[in-house]
Amino acid sequence: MTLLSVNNISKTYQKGKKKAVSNVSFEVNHGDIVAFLGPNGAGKTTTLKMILNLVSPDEGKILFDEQDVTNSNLPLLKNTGVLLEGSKNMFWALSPMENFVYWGGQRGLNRKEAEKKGLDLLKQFNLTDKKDTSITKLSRGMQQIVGICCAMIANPKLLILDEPTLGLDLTAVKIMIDSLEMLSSNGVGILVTTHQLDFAQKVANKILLINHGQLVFSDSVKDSLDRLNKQAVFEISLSRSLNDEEVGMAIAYCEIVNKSDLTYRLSVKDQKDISKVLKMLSELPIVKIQTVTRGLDEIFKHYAEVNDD
Ligand SMILES: Nc1ncnc2c1ncn2[C@@H]1O[C@H](COP(=O)(O)OP(=O)(O)OP(=O)(O)O)[C@@H](O)[C@H]1O
Repeated sequence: MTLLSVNNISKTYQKGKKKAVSNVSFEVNHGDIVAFLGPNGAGKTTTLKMILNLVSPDEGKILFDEQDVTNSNLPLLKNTGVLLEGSKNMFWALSPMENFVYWGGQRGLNRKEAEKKGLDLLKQFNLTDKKDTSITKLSRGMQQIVGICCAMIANPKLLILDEPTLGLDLTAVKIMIDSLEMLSSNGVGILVTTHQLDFAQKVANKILLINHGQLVFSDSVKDSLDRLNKQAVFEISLSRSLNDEEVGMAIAYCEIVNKSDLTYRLSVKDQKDISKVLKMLSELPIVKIQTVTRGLDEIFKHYAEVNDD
């Protein structure tokens, strides 16, 4: 069921200048983890700010639980946990627990409830011993974790996280993935921006890719990876370079990329030619061969970098 529906939103910061976000539409359903990807300056934060009404869209409509929240976002804010860039959703002079009590209170939790939930969250991230330390005295990664805990404090229906993995070590990222998966299995919708494609691939069920303010790709992670990996790709290392005749044969059936001196990547153009490709490979002076499983980075490269040409 649709939790958040973003319909054709656009934003230009200064009159006459290029649009920061142009006609972006997407949905976040209950239980979705949607990874919002794009190069620096693509328009991710602006889109999140429009959803939160921190920046008003020039055009378009935002629905939360089927209610129009484009210009009056109280229903959305009441039910949404937010982590903005740089953990701005906290009082830095206060401790994690004091922040939990404040932010929990804003979302209807009493002190006891907020303290209990806050302690549970800190425990998950192995940060209980910092519960009374002022945020300014925590490391960058710890601050980020406390910011994420503040966003999760009052059992939100929707969680909006802007680059939550920034500054986190691998253990903290793993704990966060587990926490997000648990929230998602409880029906929470999650919209998360990230530059870490391996994180996105692990945690998200949908991806959105924005470039130059426009949504250039939107699909389920599983379907897009299945489609991508239908095409067999081999990486071969040879004891000598391919000669012209061998290159001619290879390009008849494969897209070929020279990765380094003696290493080539061959992507089979048509799966029905696979036996011909295997025969051709068997006749080459191969030192090493491996099949390549492609990930979100290939999709990102295609839509984010190719479009920059
Ligand atoms: N307050 C602002 N005033 C004017 N222009 C802005 C403002 N905020 C963002 N922009 C411009 O809007 C465009 C989109 O920026 P935005 O911060 O939304 O990108 P982003 O995808 O979040 O980037 P990053 O990954 O670097 O955080 C950029 O060209 C940026 O320079």
